[in-house]
Amino acid sequence: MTKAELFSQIKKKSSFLCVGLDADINKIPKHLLKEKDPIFSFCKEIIEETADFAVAYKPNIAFFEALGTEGWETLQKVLELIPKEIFTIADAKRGDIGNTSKLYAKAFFEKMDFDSVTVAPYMGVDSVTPFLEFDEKWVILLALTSNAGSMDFQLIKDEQGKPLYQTVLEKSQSWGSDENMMYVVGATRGELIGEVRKVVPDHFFLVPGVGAQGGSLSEVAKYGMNSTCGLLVNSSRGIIYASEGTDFAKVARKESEKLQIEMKDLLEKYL
Ligand SMILES: O=c1ccn([C@@H]2O[C@H](COP(=O)(O)O)[C@@H](O)[C@H]2O)c(=O)[nH]1
Repeated sequence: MTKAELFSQIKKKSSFLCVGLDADINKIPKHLLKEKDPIFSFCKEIIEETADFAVAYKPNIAFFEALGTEGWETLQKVLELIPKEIFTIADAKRGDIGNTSKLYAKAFFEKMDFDSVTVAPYMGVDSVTPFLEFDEKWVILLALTSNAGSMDFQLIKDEQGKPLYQTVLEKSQSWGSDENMMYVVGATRGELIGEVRKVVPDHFFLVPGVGAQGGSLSEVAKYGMNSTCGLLVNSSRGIIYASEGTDFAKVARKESEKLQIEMKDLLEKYL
């Protein structure tokens, strides 16, 4: 998918919502466990009920690969369910020496037809560029993550006082462009989102951390929105586990609609 197509979906749906498919066999409603493929049935109902409000889906690969071969098959079936106009993110956090990264890229972009994959920047240029060699596919590079441990490395300052995440942003801009690279920026980072935006004014951010992690959607928009929106805000548990009952998909619909309504207002305010 191109950046223009993504922006067009955002405008059409008045939404920059990414629904996270963190489909945990131990958390899905119990009545689904009698199904042949409970994770597939769960994701199917979630997608059917939230697709009106979502511009992206982000299956977190861990939840599927933890189930072994069957999990990979389920992931493929789930991916095929997602309407073509909706952006797909393989949240796999890959990255290795060049020839290995090349095969990770093939796995997510050729064997499976994801639009994007999350990649860790720690191993540098040759670990990231193999993912950038595919037309209309995206790398989403970890920059400033939402977790507490992000302080261990990402916020460490060099002698000039520049934090490491900023070096990642600056250096990686020569690897790709705002047409094939996005950055992960946690919603829990408040004003720092504005600092990231100063370094990369035109790139999209994938922003996890609203909902279960407590990040503020209005702060994300205030500090992060740009002229093409520039934001895909993810919520996983806050939507998909909002109810444990047989009404889980309907409740997920309500939760995603609530976020979409807030997003509509924010788009009107800042775009
Ligand atoms: O910095 C990061 C990067 C990735 N994630 C992932 O996003 C979702 C968040 O789930 P919630 O239930 O909405 O908290 C999950 O898949 C994480 O692995 C992140 O949280 N922070």
